[in-house]
Amino acid sequence: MKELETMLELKKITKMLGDKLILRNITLSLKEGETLAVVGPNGAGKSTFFKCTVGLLQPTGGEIILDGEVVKKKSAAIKQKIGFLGHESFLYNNLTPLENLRFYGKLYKVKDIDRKSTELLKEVGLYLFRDVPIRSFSRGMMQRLAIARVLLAEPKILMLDEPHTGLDQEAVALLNRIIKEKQKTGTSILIISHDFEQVHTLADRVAILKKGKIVDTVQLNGEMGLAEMKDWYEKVVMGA
Ligand SMILES: Nc1ncnc2c1ncn2[C@@H]1O[C@H](COP(=O)(O)OP(=O)(O)OP(=O)(O)O)[C@@H](O)[C@H]1O
Repeated sequence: MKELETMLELKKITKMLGDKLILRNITLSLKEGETLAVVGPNGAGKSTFFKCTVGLLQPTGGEIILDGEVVKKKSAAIKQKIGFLGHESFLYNNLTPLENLRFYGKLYKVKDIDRKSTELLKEVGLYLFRDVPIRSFSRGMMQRLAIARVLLAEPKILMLDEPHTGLDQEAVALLNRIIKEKQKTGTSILIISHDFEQVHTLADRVAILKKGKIVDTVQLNGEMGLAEMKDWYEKVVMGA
């Protein structure tokens, strides 16, 4: 069998914020087609880790290699290959869903923007609202549009920071369906989450971040049950 390629590699990443060491020597890799979830207690450094990985923050030390290329902050390589969904939506309130997608489509040099935008708006259930300025949208509707924006450029890697937060049951199911479709096409996915149920449903491997360090990882492979995964987490977080 062909060895799967490493899509993303973090080598000894550290991050200082002020005089605090927030990330300590993080070494982690994400393979082609793999879904990795990073979980951990509040304040462990998950969002900081996410921002460093997607290029919103420059790590203090270490190296990030994406699809064979060393990543620099805000490098064009990241923008093209990673679709990331963070806490900010990066959407424009005065624009409609269609206008927002066109804007990003141009920025990312997407081909056939109008057709793709229309398809995506249908997929996330916003087609009827395609010409309404989004300022009046609910949080869940914004998140749906943010998901469509992320998918527009057909990224090789998806990075999702707490993607299920604020979504209703229907939108959670929709997001999971989209993630599972992307998994089938070989997209690599990194999810930061507090939601064990979603992590268990979606991830192949889970890593625990505690006090800025990856303290343990486990392979789920459909063999570890949810309760067993929670036990593992509790043991590692209380014990380590
Ligand atoms: N700009 C900053 N300057 C100094 N410290 C910061 C800054 N931003 C975050 N921190 C600290 O970094 C640590 C990690 O924060 P981070 O938001 O990455 O954690 P998290 O694991 O995402 O937490 P949560 O689960 O609560 O979202 C926290 O102790 C926080 O107080």
